[in-house]
Amino acid sequence: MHKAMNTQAAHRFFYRTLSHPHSYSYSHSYSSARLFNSSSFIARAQDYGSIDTTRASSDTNNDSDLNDEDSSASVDGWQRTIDGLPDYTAEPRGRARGVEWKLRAKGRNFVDFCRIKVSGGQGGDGCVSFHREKFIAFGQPNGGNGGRGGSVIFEASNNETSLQHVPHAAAAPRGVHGKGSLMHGHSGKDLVIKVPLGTIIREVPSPEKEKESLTEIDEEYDDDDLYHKRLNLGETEAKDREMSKRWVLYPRLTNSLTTLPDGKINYFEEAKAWVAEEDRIVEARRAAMSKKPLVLDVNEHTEDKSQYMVARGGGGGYGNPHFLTTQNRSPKYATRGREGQTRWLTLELKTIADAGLVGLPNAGKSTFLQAVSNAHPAIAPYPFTTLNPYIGTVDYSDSYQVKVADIPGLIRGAHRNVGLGHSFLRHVERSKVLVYVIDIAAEFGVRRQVKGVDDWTPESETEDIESAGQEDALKEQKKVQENNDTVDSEYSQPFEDWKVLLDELEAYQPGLTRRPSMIIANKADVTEVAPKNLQLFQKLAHEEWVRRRGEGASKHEIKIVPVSAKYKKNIVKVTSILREIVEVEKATEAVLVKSKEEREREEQGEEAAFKATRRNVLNHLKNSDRQ
Ligand SMILES: Nc1nc2c(ncn2[C@@H]2O[C@H](COP(=O)(O)OP(=O)(O)OP(=O)(O)O)[C@@H](O)[C@H]2O)c(=O)[nH]1
Ligand SMILES: [Mg+2]
Repeated sequence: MHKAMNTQAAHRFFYRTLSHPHSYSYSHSYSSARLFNSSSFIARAQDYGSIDTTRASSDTNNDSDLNDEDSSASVDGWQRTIDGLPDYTAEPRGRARGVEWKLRAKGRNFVDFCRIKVSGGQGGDGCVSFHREKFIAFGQPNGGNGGRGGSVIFEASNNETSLQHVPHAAAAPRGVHGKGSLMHGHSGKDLVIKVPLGTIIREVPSPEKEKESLTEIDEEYDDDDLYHKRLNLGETEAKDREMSKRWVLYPRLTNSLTTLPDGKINYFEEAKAWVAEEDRIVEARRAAMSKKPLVLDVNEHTEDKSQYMVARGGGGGYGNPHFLTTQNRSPKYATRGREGQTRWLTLELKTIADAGLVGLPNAGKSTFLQAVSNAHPAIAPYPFTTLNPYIGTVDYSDSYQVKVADIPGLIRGAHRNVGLGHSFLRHVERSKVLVYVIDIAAEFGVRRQVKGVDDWTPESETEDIESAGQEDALKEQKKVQENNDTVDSEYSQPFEDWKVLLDELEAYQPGLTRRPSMIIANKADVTEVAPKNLQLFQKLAHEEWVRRRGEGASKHEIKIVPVSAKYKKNIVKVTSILREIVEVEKATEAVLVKSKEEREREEQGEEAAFKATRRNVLNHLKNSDRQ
């Protein structure tokens, strides 16, 4: 049925594409059904250009009754724009994947968010064995215990910068079974996964748990009786099966356990009670441990190579000597190993830096980073050159260091996933200082404002930036210069750009713009426009800052430093101001951390005192009972 549905869907897709005025044509020989089934393939193929989205002439549009669907109809769950490309802005569901596609299309291998299933290994089974030797026909039991299953461990690593190497599922190996002659099994090896500093690990519900509400039928299956009935098992068989989940029995033992001669004690029942009690304790301990979902923050205070166990391996089973008593001299059973812990986790990498560079595409962020640090990011005169965050270290003469993060350019509407979206803003989230990089020579918006071009939208701006080649941009710039006479004297493009940045940051995380900040007015070497722009920008920016931050802001005026990153002019001034702000921030943070630690210690002290009192009371009660 599933197959039939897919074929139907494929036909629908095929007809839709045929009847659509902007039909797709495939430049290879995959069947349409195959293409439809593999939506991710379509995406990738389109990104790499193996699918032509060329416009077919409208006379191919001969199937008019099938053409009643809107041009933005959803194909494989995506809204399409008029050009047949996925419209990433259309619906929230597509957003995350949309960004992923865009980045993958440009050969990105930096990963800052992933989901992983971790499972500890199962314990090895205990062994049922007896000593046998010449002249010793009935030796003592000598089955070894099983080894503990391996655990999954996350290790904080200074050398990792991406979550690229974190797998989707990680299962540690199981413990080795015990053997005869009291040979205990080896424990499974722990699985160590390295995660970069800055990773936040959160436990999430398993997919099965999420679906639990629709599982009336599954509940039936959970019912053991029903399960066995469906398997057509007899009662004894079902019992045996159940028992074999927990017990390793000596061959041909099953029947003799149920039919004991009169007067004989069933030691197996006794052993079962012991194990059940132990199981109960283990379950209770596990439940107590997993009461709160796991949240780990591998931050800058974490030491390199510190380890966190995220999925514990199951304990090994007991060999038959474990059940040896003065009465029961030949226990013919051993237990199986316990199951390992399983967890679903999400890993989110928030790069740790002292300062984060925020700016529109092409503002010169990467050029600035190159000018101040030892980093060599890609620099080019087109937007979205930088696709991954890039960290550079600014070295001062007294070996003080400041880490600066360069992130992809933000544009208006990034919170609606325009451009590269704004998911990468998680990388400035942890920066202590925000450094806005503004192109002080920018004049693009001037013409629009003056002539009152009404059809301008954030989307059209994106398209402009994305599709227009460099030549177009230059032409535009020329026109702007020609029209400079008509410029409104109170309009400042750099100021508008800065407001876009502030709005986008606020849309991403309210309150983010309240961080200590400074502005770099880059490209100050373009002397035709920069000085005039700078003057106006300084005035408007200050007013805006006071407006946004309230009256107190005038005291902490935002610093605006004109620089030329390309020609390395006025760089020292920026780095010294940056250092001042970072130092103040670090000192404040240190005080806060210290007071938090003290508070925690006090709380722990109180708790310890409470526990001690309780212990004393219990002891007292016990003693008075005895008397
Ligand atoms: N004249 C001049 N040009 C500059 C200056 N700084 C950067 N540029 C130019 O601006 C263009 C863009 O520079 P990038 O550093 O790649 O800009 P970006 O902000 O990193 O851009 P994205 O990575 O796309 O967000 C390049 O052609 C640089 O040469 C400057 O101070 N003066
Ligand atoms: Mg860049």
